Amino acid sequence: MGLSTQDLHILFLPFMAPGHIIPTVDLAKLFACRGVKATILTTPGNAPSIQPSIDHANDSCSLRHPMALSLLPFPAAEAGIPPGCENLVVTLNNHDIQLKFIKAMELLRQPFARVLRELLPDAVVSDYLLSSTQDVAAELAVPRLVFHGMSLFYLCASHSIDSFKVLESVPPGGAESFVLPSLPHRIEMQRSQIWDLSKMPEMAAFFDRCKNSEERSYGVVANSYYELEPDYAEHYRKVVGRRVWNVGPVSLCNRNEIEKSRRGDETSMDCNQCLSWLNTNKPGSVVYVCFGSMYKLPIAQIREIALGLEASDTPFILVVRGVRGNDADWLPEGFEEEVVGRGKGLIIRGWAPQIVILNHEAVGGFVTHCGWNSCLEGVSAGVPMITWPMFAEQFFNERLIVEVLKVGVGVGVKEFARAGAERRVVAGEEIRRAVGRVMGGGEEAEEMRRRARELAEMARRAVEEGGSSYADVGELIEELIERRKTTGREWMGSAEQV
Ligand SMILES: O=c1ccn([C@@H]2O[C@H](COP(=O)(O)OP(=O)(O)O[C@H]3O[C@H](CO)[C@@H](O)[C@H](O)[C@H]3O)[C@@H](O)[C@H]2O)c(=O)[nH]1
Repeated sequence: MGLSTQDLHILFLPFMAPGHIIPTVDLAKLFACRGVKATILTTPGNAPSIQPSIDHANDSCSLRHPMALSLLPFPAAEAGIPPGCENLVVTLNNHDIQLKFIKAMELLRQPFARVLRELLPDAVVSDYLLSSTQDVAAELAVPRLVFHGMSLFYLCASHSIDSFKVLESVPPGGAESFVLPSLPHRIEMQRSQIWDLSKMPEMAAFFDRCKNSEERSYGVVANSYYELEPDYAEHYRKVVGRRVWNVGPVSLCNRNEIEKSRRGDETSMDCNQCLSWLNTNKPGSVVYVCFGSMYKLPIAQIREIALGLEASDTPFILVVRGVRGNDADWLPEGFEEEVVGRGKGLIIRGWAPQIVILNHEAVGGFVTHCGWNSCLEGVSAGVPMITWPMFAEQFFNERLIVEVLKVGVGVGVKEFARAGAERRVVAGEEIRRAVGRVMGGGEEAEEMRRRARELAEMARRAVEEGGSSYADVGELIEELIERRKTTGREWMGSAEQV
């Protein structure tokens, strides 16, 4: 049978949170650029943040097959969730709703089975956190690939912790350190940097189901590139034992300014205004401060950041979300007139065009919470980082950035605290010191900048024709075409009802 890429249909299902939706849309685009029919599946409440990206991608000439969006009903009532809570971001301050949200993810099983039967895809790429998609796909004999929007370093570290039962011998919450066994580098962590799930049995059971479903999956698609973490790419394959295709950094599929600036959401500040301000600054002089899509800085912390930035005498862009009132109500006295008013800094209230900013030549440093997308976007732009992990797997990413890749310095945070939880306020002086180390002219900073530029160049080459990520996408496509030739799609009609 003369099958080609154009005959292949892949369904992409992201977990409902911006840090997962954004890279999944990029991933789908990557396959559409290669000629695969890519359909993104989401719920009605999340569609408005995805549809514009699909429209821009379809309007640009980079796609060889238009992308499509398909909807699944969100099982709010069955899960006991109030209407309008279709994204993890709106559940952050309420643990009870979060648990119900997880239940809703599992209740997607029935509608997902219906869509799968209706669309007859050749494969499903679904988020690691959507374990029920594995059961449905297996019952319908559709290969399910897990999309890991996390570093291979973290995946290996997490496997090390589990298989050596490391946490059983270290009391939760404490500052006690331990070395992660059998990893390619000597990595030391503190117990306080790791999420303590011992008092959250439902959450722990949820993650166990995710792990178990990954083990049963067809393989893993990772948002990383081989050259970034080669030791961990090998370790993941050989020691953890997964089939993995490293296809990142997926954000590099956004080529033109509109695609870059409209990624994820409507930006709160006109992109041109942001670029005009950046144009007034010297190359490498600006520090960009942003903590991803979930975390909202408390006012006490914003004040300390403002004080630290002012003391560092570094031009900055600071992104804040969810702060009410005039800027003067939550900034240190005089800051607005003295610093912002005189053009020494820009405050973005809401959503920033992150990859446009990071790739501007004026930007020379990135204060980040170490979400994996932000880390990769910083690396792809060749910008050294000031690491300030908060929750999830971010403390692991910090180790990779600071100790393995050596393209960042830590601000000094040691305690994991969930996204909506209270945490220690980092003092302005600590921030000034860390910013100074990265933005300064010393040998340490020069060396970080050199390495960051090198990694960015490797990232660019990885996604271009002939590069490692480009090849991995091609290999996966070829494999799915071969599979389709041998299995066909006829089984679908007779598949058992799920
Ligand atoms: O103003 C903003 C804020 C964020 N972003 C984008 O939003 C994404 C944020 O992703 P990430 O940096 O990974 O942070 P989170 O949103 O916090 O991501 C969650 O999901 C990630 C992927 O699983 C994990 O690595 C993180 O720990 C977890 O917090 C990135 O693509 C950013 O470019 C913007 O474009 N503008």
